[in-house]
Amino acid sequence: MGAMQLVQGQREELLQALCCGGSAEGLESVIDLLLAWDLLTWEDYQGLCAPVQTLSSRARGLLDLVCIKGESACALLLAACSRVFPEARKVVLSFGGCKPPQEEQEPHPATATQALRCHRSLLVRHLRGGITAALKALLESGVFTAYDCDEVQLLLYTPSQQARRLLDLVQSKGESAAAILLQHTQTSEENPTTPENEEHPAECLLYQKKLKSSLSAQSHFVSTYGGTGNLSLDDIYTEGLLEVAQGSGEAQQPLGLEDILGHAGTLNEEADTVLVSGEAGSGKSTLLQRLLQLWSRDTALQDYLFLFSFSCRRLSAEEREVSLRDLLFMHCCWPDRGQDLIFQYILDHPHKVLFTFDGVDEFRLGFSDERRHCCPTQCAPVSVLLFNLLQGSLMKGVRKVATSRPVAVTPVLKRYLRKEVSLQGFSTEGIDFFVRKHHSDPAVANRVLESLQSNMALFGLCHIPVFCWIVSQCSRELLGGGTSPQTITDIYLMVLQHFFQCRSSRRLSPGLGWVQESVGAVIRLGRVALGGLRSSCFMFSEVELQRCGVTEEDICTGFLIHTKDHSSSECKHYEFLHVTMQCFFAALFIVLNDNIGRSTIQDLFYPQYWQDSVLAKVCLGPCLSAGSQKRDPDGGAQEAERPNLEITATFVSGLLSQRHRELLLQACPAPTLDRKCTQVVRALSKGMQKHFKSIPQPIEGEKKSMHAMPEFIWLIKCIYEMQEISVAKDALARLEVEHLKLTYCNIGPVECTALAYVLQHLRTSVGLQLDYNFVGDVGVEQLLPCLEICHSIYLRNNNISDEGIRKLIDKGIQCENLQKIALFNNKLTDACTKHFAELLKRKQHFLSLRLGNNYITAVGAEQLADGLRSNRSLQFLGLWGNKVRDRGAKALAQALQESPSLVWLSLVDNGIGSDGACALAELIRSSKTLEDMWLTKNCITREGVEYLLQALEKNTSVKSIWLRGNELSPEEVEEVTQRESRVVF
Ligand SMILES: Nc1ncnc2c1ncn2[C@@H]1O[C@H](COP(=O)(O)OP(=O)(O)OP(=O)(O)O)[C@@H](O)[C@H]1O
Repeated sequence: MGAMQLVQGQREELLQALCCGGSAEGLESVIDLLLAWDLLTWEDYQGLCAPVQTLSSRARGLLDLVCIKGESACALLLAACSRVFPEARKVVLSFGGCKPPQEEQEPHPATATQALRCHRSLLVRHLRGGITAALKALLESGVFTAYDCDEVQLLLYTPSQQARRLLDLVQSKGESAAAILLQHTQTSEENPTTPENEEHPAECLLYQKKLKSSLSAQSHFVSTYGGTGNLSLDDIYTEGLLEVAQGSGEAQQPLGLEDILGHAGTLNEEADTVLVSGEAGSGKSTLLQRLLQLWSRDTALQDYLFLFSFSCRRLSAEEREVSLRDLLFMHCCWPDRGQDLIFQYILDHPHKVLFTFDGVDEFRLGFSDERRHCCPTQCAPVSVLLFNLLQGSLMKGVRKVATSRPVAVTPVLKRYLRKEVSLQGFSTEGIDFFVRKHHSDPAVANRVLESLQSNMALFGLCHIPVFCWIVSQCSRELLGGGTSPQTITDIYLMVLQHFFQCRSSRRLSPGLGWVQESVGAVIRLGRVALGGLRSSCFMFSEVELQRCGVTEEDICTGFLIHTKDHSSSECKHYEFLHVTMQCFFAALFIVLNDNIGRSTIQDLFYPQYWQDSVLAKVCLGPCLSAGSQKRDPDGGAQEAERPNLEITATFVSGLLSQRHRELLLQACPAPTLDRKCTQVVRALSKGMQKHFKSIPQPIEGEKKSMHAMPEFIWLIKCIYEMQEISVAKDALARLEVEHLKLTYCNIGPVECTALAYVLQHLRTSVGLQLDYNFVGDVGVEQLLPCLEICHSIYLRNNNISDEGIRKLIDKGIQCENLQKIALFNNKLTDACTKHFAELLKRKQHFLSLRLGNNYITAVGAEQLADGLRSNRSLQFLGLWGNKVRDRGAKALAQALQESPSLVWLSLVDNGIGSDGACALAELIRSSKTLEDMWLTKNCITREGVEYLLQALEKNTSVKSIWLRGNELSPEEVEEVTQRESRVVF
């Protein structure tokens, strides 16, 4: 196919790749090359860069222009794209082998301006790290004016764009300007400045000292331990599981704290914001706190001279318009002297500064990029400053680390992210470590851990640090011999009892009587909690609390803690120990308050009704100040509230469970509880039906499949909290699908427990697709109860190890329906293959096993072969990206020779050479069913291919053997392709 046909045929894909992620970098890098290769004239270039155009219209313009210029121009465009696009973007495109022009290898520009053009890509890369120095050189030599410098350094440009502006301006000024720039780049290459050796003014160092001591003090205690003990962050900090957020296409590697700012997982080099996302209570704030602490002690992030940390909760209480300078100095730390100098230093050295923003999801207004604000000294509403900082319009080059719950990470925000890392709470070892740190008495720690091990649902919950904290905190109740908690509501009821009994100034009655005696305080705190959630308000002034009737004694229960660093007013402020605790009190208020009407629960379960809801008026009206109720006219606040309202609804479902009936009857009459319970059950059922109705009818020949929306998991969790089998059965009664797709849904062990509880009641078997979640070994164990109903289970990329597989297979062997398992990209080693062998021996109707991108070697392949030898049904076997090598390939090939069913075999990228190919040739020779064999990216030579070719002569079933990326010369590839069309390169 000609280059022009390729460009025209892939127009849509090329446009997407050129504008990927909304960044102009891809397109501009391609243009750099096309300029260097003389495909684009200066006029063409200026036409494509006209400032009024959008990114996509520029990309379209480029494609049109290239097509007009003809076949060879299209070939150069493809060559440029192939050079610029990252591998992940290239896989969907074909470049037809187009190559750059020959002379590009050794360009000999005759003049300095020509040199700027020929080496444009290289110069952009070089200059983007040293714009200031280059401008200084040009200014000193009189080539540039101060105006030129300002034009280049417009804050709106990314560093690469600034470099391109600079090159364009120099180019327009002629030969001597170009010569000076080239001279400068040459000297700066020979004598790179080492930023480490930079001298900082004394004022800056003094300010840094003050900043460090203030951060060190702030980060010493974890907020939840503020009033309940004297454990410091050092005592209790436990490493969480941190990974590059999924979707980056890279193999998942665990990250350390400092990797957050490292290169791993970078998607957009031009952006400055790294986002740490994680569910409620997964430890995001604590992680940031640890980063600040380490910086303040000179043990991490020492490349940064200043670190400014912000809580979005505090920022959103700021009602005045402020400048960036106020934000830094007034909200973080005031410099005792040299304010102007320090601020100028910050502006001049953005790479020396780090900002952290905790809880972007708590900001009242959802992230928006509508209002641009670039000026560091001009005042603006805090939201505008924050959003522009995150985008990089303000203080470009300053690195930012922000945290957020995943739901608030909107596509608009994603466009500005350098990378996203996800925090998944504690690992199993982390739970052990945390519990032992929490309990100084090892005997108690052992008993708590034993109790967790004996209750897998609770153990699953403890992967979320905030639940682990509560469980550890309430060890007395946990070990007291009552029923062990199963649900999140159980855990929070436990902490409610614990706090009321331990911290109340009165001695409360033993037994259930504590509820009756505490109900007044619960309602008062609940009113504040719900009012706050409704308006994204998480801090309450003393006056507001008093207006809601909260007493000193209520505060002493310990659920509210003093907000220490709230600087905007003199008045004392309080917040709930954790936002999930605020949700729990809001739920208690909804359940226990007799005056709550029907619409309140409706509002809670049907989010579309939230605006103008009765709930807001009932709870808030009289209590919170106007400022706290400030709302976004476009409904942005509604989005911000959703996650917490969903948690509240989950608690409401749990509280209305029959299991807690006896407890709640102490505080609320039975008819009220009955009425609310019926209403919640109806709402859950309706919510589910809404999902099922949205399932499209299958296209002929395809399975009926449902791709769950995020709300589906939430509804499932609500049903689980109720712990009523009839509700679960009823909710699924009308679900008729063959395939349930739950990929990228942030499913961890907690969600697995709920899913299994509900899905086991499906009436017909399904394929359960859970790829790209955080299931882990504990999640696998939680899923077992619903394995019976699965004909296929897909668990790609889920951090599962051999231990999880052992349990999965033990159960899977007994499950009649199960026919397919996919485990691509987990942590499987040779220790798991004997279990698969057993499964293959025992299940003679098993169809598909996919184990790609794990750590299986020849030893594992041999074990697997043992099972394959006696299996009569397997059709698909995928081992892509393991390391079975020749020995493993031989074992597999021999075992499969007798297979009456094998259709598809993948051994891509397995280090297989010609010996392995020889054995696989025997398989081809004897198989009557095999259609596709994938051997791409191995080390098979022409000799090995010869075995395969000869075997193919004897085989009629095989349709293709894929051999790209083996050790053949282009001539050999050509010759083999001519000889056998079923061999594909
Ligand atoms: N790494 C950790 N080590 C020890 N304890 C932790 C850790 N992470 C969290 N915790 C415990 O869990 C509690 C809640 O964690 P944190 O507030 O950091 O969660 P979060 O993800 O910021 O929650 P949210 O999204 O609801 O604001 C902490 O107060 C602390 O008790």
